[in-house]
Amino acid sequence: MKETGKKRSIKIEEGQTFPLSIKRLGINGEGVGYFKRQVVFVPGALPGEEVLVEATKIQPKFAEGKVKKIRKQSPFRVKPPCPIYEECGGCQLQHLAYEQQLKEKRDIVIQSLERHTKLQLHKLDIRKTIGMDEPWNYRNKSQFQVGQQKNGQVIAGLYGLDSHRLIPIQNCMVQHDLTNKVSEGVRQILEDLQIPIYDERKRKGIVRTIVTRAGFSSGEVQVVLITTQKEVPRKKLLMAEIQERLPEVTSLVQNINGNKTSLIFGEKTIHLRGEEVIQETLGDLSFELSARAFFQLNPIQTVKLYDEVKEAAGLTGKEKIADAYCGVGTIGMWLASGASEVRGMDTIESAIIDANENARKHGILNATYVTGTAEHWLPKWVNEGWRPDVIVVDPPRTGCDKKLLDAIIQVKPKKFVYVSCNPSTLAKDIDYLSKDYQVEYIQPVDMFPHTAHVEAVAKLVKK
Ligand SMILES: C[S@@+](CC[C@H](N)C(=O)[O-])C[C@H]1O[C@@H](n2cnc3c(N)ncnc32)[C@H](O)[C@@H]1O
Repeated sequence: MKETGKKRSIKIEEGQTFPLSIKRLGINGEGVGYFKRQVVFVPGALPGEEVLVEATKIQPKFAEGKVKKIRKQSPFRVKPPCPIYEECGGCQLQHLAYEQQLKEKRDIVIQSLERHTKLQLHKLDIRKTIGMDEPWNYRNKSQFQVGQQKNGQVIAGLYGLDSHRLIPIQNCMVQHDLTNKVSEGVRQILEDLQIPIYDERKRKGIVRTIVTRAGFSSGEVQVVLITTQKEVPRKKLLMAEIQERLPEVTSLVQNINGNKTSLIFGEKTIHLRGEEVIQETLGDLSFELSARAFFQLNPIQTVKLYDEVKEAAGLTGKEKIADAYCGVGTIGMWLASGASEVRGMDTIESAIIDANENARKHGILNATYVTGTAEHWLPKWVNEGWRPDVIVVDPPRTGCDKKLLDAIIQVKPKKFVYVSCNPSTLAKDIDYLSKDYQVEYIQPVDMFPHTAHVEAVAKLVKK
């Protein structure tokens, strides 16, 4: 909830109640309005609504509030279909009609450009957000923490918004059915076999998290049980029960994390039963996913996103492409058949091993991937005389490193394709490049319906 601008002292007091007109959605899906020229963030309020707000938190540059009463309701407000929507906090926009979510996400991109660039927005081609026909059950992976109630009942779910209370989740509406079925099945088996569950406060017990990932195309499911130690009482029985009761589980893995940490995975991974990997396909490419391998969470929209990248790259077969922040190399492989050469880099060594292995397996001989930062490798390649014609970047939320942007300005590829998961850093990076590049268009793609997450593909061309 950041707001740029001059530092002002806030005149609102905690507990104060006041009327507010909601002007727009903020980047966390909250309603944003202004009271006495101070910005106020109100979770759950929608653009166009008139609400009575109680200030809950006062910060030097903004205030936060909660809705006491909606005086004028948005015509796009809907009843959230998920019964635990408000407690869970995993989704932020279920109370807004899906078509309107898509419009608001486009609007968030426009507002970021307004705030961080000097571009003439009326001249810019910012396209309609590409949504999903069926915007439910799209996530291929769930990571549910486990806990135990006093009566021995095992629960699995997510920690609630702003609290450390575990919210039981049995049928998450954005998770694929297979992950829901298997998480619930494993939870029941842990309860039936009285396997010791980890208690975070007492730092006692064994099973911490149930991770499930489904291959949409294969129907295979991998389960990773995250435990505090290798030994688990009745472990053989546990494996046998999972195999018998949940035949869709084709891969069973244990990961050990005995640390006091909010990170889910620990260092050590042990293969228990079935295959070590599950199979998944994106378009014509197939992937073997091991327990730790990064993979996009919404395979249906990933295909649309990558097709947009391909469209923006506009390849003729002759281009050299840099695939910066490449992960397991999926974007580069999507483009390789239309290019002369692809080089990619990522800081995670295991992702690069997977990327090179994936390219080899698909017989893609013109793509190579190296471990290290994009800001190190691109200038190095350029100094060695390798000048890409197209650069694709897909950075984390923090955006591109300035050294990388400087190297892009130096190389001046004809086309620069920016895949962004954060409109603010996208806008700031576009602004940095604006002397040398102009935006041809921006195409938002909805990767996570019902959440505040906004993804976009920007095509920039040399001036
Ligand atoms: C949004 S993911 C992109 C994943 C990939 N392009 C895909 O479509 O699956 C961002 C990636 O950037 C990597 N990363 C973070 N900082 C980096 C840096 N300075 N240089 C290169 N890669 C970096 C992360 O390891 C992560 O894989």
